[in-house]
Amino acid sequence: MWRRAASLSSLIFSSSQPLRDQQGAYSLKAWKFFCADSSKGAGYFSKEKNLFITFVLGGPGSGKGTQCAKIVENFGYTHLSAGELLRREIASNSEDGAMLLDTIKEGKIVPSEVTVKLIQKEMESCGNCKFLIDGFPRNEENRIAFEQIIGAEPNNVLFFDCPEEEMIKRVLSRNEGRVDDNIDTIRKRLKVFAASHHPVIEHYSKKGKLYKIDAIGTEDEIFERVRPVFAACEGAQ
Ligand SMILES: Nc1ncnc2c1ncn2[C@@H]1O[C@H](COP(=O)(O)OP(=O)(O)O)[C@@H](O)[C@H]1O
Ligand SMILES: O=c1ccn([C@@H]2O[C@H](COP(=O)(O)OP(=O)(O)O)[C@@H](O)[C@H]2O)c(=O)[nH]1
Ligand SMILES: [Mg+2]
Repeated sequence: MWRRAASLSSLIFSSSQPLRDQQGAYSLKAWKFFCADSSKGAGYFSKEKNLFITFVLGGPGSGKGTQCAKIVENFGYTHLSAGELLRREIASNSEDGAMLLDTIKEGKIVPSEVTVKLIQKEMESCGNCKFLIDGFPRNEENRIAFEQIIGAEPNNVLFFDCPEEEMIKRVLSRNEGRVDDNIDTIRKRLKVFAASHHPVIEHYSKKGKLYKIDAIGTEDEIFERVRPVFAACEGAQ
């Protein structure tokens, strides 16, 4: 079942799912308790209850990174962009660099273990327990690898729902010098996205963790659709 985030003033949760905000609030309360208790202790990372994880999903150019920056600013999460971690790995001349660059240029998905290990390294070295994981998992294999290697599931999943033509327009005007921001790669990426994201979305939808956000509008308008998801977790509503 979708959780469609609606406009600013109304309740974002469908009336058939009234418990979600309560569950989110309880989860974060538990997180605060465990973080306060052991955030500096050895092995804190392996204690699943310490983590409060949101996966931020959506097609290329749907606005994931843009909205993550706003969530960080307003709610103090640590933002981990899987694509950014891969680009950093390429720039560091790692032995996987050539394979990663080729995969990204082709718009394909990097082997799960590589991406999950990069995410894990960042999570382990970060004092924060609240993570936005942006652009991951991109397929079921990614999802399963994360849950096995990290030993945790996301608390929430945001899905930015954006029409293809809008995604193409945004990517082509992104202007960040990315090797994949060209029409050939974007077309390939959209095919990969269409073929691989549904099972992930369905999985979290069935678990009642999915928030589907309409990604059309100004950046601020979209953030007002996102804000209540996090405000509910903070118990601020
Ligand atoms: N709501 C929006 N309306 C128009 N352009 C946007 C919007 N949100 C983001 N953008 C722009 O679209 C491009 C892609 O956004 P980005 O956040 O990088 O998307 P993603 O991480 O999903 O690929 C960026 O140039 C960004 O400034
Ligand atoms: O978990 C991930 C995240 C990214 N990528 C690769 O990195 C590219 C860029 O991803 P990013 O999330 O930065 O792109 P965005 O969706 O933000 O445009 C993707 O097309 C993939 O080739 C990947 O293989 N696995
Ligand atoms: Mg991005």
